[in-house]
Amino acid sequence: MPEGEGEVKKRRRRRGKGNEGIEIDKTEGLDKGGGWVVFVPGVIPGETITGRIYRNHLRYSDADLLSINLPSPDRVTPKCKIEGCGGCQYQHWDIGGQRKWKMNHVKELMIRIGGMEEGKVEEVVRECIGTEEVYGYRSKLTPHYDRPRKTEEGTWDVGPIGFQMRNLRRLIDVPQCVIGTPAVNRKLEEVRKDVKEKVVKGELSKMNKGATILLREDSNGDVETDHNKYISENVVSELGGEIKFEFKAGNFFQNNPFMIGRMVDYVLSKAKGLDGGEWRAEYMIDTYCGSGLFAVSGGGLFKEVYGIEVNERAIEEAERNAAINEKTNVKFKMGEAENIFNDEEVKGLDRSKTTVVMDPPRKGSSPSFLRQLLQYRPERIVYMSCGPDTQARDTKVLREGGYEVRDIQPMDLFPQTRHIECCAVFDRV
Ligand SMILES: C[S@@+](CC[C@H](N)C(=O)[O-])C[C@H]1O[C@@H](n2cnc3c(N)ncnc32)[C@H](O)[C@@H]1O
Repeated sequence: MPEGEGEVKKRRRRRGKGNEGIEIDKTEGLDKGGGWVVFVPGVIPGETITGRIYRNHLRYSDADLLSINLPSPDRVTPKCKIEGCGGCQYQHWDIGGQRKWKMNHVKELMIRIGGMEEGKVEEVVRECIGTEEVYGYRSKLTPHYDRPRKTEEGTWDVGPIGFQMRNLRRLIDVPQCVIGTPAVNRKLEEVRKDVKEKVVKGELSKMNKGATILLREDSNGDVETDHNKYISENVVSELGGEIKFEFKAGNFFQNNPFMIGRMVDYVLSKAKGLDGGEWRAEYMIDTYCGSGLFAVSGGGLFKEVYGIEVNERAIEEAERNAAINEKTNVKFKMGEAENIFNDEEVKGLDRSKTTVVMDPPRKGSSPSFLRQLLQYRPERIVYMSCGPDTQARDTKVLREGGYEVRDIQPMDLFPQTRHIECCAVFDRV
């Protein structure tokens, strides 16, 4: 259970000084009656464990897991043997259990933050979808190392090359990462060796802080470490066909290649209206479009597609991707997402045949964007998010602004981790 997500009630049974040996009974879940909430990493709902509280906050405590007294039937042996790495949180949990939890977490957020009724949530939230590639799926890893230090013997040493430790602002050495693709792991081995050799020779002695290594796999199997080199990803989806995306290795692009096609299909089918009803969209506006994943993939389905993105380099890539895939009806604009609603061509579109797709960063959308989106009033909004809490917050605004939630689809883009991708579909009431 990741920090901040495992809501548990503790039975106060103090043994000795401090809070050692407090028994935490997960079966009772969140106590809403004034009981105390304790966050314990590595626990599965339903388990009874013994933990040790190491920090008290105003409304909750953090505890370390000491022993599992009654394990869950969903408990499995983690594939990764590195103790304490903060990269994954759920490896001890069977994938079915992880996905069920992710679905339930989305439901809970939509009720608590989104203000939705329980019955409606049960009706619209789907089971979390994912692929069989639950290990070896990440095509991008960014391990770090601290500034090399001189040892007492006068030689240079680099310390761990890896990721942040769970609950600690320290690095842990990660020679191989089980969620990274095999190609990324081969490159990791090579790059680690290279860094260590340079450190020993004193070549990195002038560094005044640590560094982050980029490992980004191209769809041809090569792994790039230079942020500014172009790489490509072939995205295959039923509705979008086969689209080649080119982007700089250091720029944002979805990094679970096994899931991208399914994600694109879901977004396009909802954006177009291919989900059971009679209604069909003719125009799509892709806000927070990055290098054009949804806009370019949707080029063949809509009369006109518009994309907007604040990052200048991403917009250059989006334009390049529309051109190399010959999508002449897809136009991009650089700027804050809400500026799209001032565009003369966009203002002229028939709103009853328009879908706005939005895929903001984890912090969610801005009040200004939501206000202008509600004024624009497209027939449908398709909201992809990697922050289901901020998505639930924005859902409340959209519902209050005259939109009804039609469908919510959690997606497991990041198996073994707590991260949830989630797409919500809204219709104008
Ligand atoms: C989660 S990414 C999605 C990108 C794209 N939809 C994809 O799947 O590849 C969010 C994007 O929003 C962009 N962004 C962040 N704030 C923005 C803003 N205020 N206006 C427009 N774009 C923004 C980021 O640069 C990033 O490319």
